[in-house]
Amino acid sequence: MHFTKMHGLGNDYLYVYGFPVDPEERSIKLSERHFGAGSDGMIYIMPSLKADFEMRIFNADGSEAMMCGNGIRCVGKYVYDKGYTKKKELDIDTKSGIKHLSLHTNAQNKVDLVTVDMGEREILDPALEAEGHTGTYVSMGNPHFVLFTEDAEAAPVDTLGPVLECAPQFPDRANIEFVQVVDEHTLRMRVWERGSGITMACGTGACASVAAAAAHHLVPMNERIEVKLDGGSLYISVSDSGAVEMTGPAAVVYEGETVE
Ligand SMILES: N[C@H](CCC[C@H](N)C(=O)O)C(=O)O
Repeated sequence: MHFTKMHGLGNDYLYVYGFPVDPEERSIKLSERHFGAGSDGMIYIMPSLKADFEMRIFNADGSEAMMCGNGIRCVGKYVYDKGYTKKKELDIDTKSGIKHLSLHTNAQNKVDLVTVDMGEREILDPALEAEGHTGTYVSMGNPHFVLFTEDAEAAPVDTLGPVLECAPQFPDRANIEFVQVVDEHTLRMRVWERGSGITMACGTGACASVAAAAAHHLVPMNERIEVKLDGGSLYISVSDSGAVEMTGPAAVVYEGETVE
């Protein structure tokens, strides 16, 4: 099977055009960083009758997610750079609905930056208690539990993250974000992702973090907020109606071929 290794700020996936009979097992096997190709999961791109393309994402543990912010930016780069489309305004069908992409290209006419209309955030609970911690429960199509902290660098991401991921309050588990408000236009965020563990960046998690911060009046609505992740920065705004827009990079690392 041919795949393209891509990443959004180090949140890396294997991208395949088509869809296999065994997506869960394949993601578990190929995401493994020693016995496999190594990635945070796999993303499949397919033709669509409802949009320009369809994408489906599987985490490293084989679970399918409703949406992937870093992943959808790479999907935009994949289909444009590989010539599946000449359009720079694209609609991608995902498990959480159709998202609109605006592709930005460099001097070589390769996509380097993508703006995504992520749809509306949903604040499921502004103050939910789980495992003794109170956080903001947010949906970006996928579930997020956002904890605010004075020092994100000191946050217990690797110990508290997996406990909260599987807390009983989250019937489908959850992505866990640890967020420090640097100033009213800047957040620092570290993440424990559902089904993948600590990642270098989480697009939907960054959106959920800005949505939670805006809901608690820690950052302004309708203005661009920088979210500093381990792998770099995303730029996100949340409107008064809850519509979320995200801008960030997309990159190719290598083309690969599995032996079976
Ligand atoms: N782990 C997430 C899916 C990947 C989301 C993240 N990588 C992003 O960029 O949004 C979940 O199970 O909901």
